Amino acid sequence: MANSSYETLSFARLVNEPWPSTNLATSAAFGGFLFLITYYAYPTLFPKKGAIHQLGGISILNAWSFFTKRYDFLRENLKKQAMFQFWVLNHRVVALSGEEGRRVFFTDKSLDFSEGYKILMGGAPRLEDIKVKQAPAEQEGVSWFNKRVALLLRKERLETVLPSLFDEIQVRMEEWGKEGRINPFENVNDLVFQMTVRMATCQALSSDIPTVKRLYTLYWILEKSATPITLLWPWLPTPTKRGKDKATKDMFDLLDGYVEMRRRADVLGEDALDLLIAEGDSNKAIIQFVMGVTFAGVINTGMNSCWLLLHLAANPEWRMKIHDEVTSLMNKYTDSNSPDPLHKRLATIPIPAWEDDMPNLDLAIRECLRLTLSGTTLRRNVAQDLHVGDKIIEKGSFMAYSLADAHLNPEIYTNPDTFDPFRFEAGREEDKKGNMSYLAWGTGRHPCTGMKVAKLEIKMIIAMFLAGYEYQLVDGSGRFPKPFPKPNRNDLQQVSTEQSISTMGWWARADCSVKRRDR
Ligand code: HEM
Repeated sequence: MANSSYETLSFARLVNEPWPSTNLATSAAFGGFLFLITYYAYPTLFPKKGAIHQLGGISILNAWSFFTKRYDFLRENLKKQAMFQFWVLNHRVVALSGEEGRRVFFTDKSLDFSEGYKILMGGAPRLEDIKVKQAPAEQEGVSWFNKRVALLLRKERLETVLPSLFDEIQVRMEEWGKEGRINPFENVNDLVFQMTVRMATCQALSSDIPTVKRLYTLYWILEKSATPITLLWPWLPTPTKRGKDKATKDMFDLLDGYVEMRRRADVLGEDALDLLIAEGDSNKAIIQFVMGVTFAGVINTGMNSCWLLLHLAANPEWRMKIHDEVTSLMNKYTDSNSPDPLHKRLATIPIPAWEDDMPNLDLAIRECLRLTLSGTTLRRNVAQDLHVGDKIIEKGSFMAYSLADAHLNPEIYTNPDTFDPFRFEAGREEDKKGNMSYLAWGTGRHPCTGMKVAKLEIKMIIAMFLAGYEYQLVDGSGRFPKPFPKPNRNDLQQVSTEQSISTMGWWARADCSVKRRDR
């Protein structure tokens, strides 16, 4: 009772007695300060209507995980909620999943493709980093780039380039010897790089193998320079950043020399540099384009060629089907008694046959890409606040969508970790379950414009490999690797050096023991 009257009294005093104005102001300021601190430190306590779940924990650690273990980071958090946001320094990043999420991500006009990759991906060199003035704005955009890609992929041009592409693959494969062991993530990547240089520059450069190898070294310096530190603080003069700038400059100078050489040629031909010169493009624009094609193409084409060889080694039925398909095309288009070597015979198969008459290889590539492509696609919302379900993605936010959300989703693909190209055949067509369930070539506003050439290159490599070699997959002790190796999905660059193969690129070592067939 006494307590109660004391409380009543105190309360009455609180209500009735005037507060000294200074105390009031101080308390209000202090209260406001506390509120602001709590509001910004624990925004989850004050959810706004349409607010996206804010990831707890220390924000720099979240950002660090996003750069170092991106696949695990997104997958673990997206298991708990379909959408969440976190901060990469002052950039808000929204990770999203599900059918509605990917529909907005791939189709909404507010989302900018280049902005997303520029800040959160790194890797590809930028000429302004080495104080070379960028090409004019109209020669920077994706649509300018895509027009130039289309120019290189004309059927007549591909037909002209095909024989020299095969000649160069042959030269590089000769380096393996008649019998031995190769590491696909080095040796097959070499082939893809070689082909990319042939497709995107000129024969004078691509046939100069030591220079191509030098370019390849520069390329890997640039790929590996996308470390969390260089991405988070790109202005920091770290050794990696200095190495990146030097490699960019060296690559620029090397390519510039070849562009100049082609400018001095009496007649321009079908080489990529010639076509771009004929279009009136500046050296800077041409070099930017060549670098763009290299960085867009090499990693994906390379890793899928490697993985496909591994899957075919583990799936004799598909290996046989594809081997037969290649042989029957050679028999159809070339003389089977011809003394010509394999690569010359393959070079006479016309482009439409490569594109349309290899249904089994097409299915196997489709399945290999589904299994391998679990990387993160990026965008930035540059226009206005965006609604996804009942959530609002604020203007300025970055967005991240992991392809694994569709490709490794057991509700779409039965046993998603198993290589099973039959899943795309009539009657099953698992990729048609739901919308946008197959994303390996992109979709919506930014489908891959290099698909045609990437597929052709993978097919050429598989044909040369299956028809030219007997091969087995072997582990460190020479036996078929058990369990079958898994990709390290956190490895953004698919590092392919021998030293890192078991630590970064792969859980287990997987070489190919190869023996050249008598021809
Ligand atoms: C196996 C090889 C390849 C795969 C799996 C692949 C996959 C993809 C994917 C998934 C996208 C969409 C990315 C997104 O939405 O964020 C894309 C876009 C793109 N790819 Fe490829 N790609 C490959 C090879 C190439 C090559 C060789 C080139 C260059 C010649 C290339 C040029 C492009 C371009 C320019 C875009 C953006 C198109 C646009 O925004 O309009 N790709 N690719």
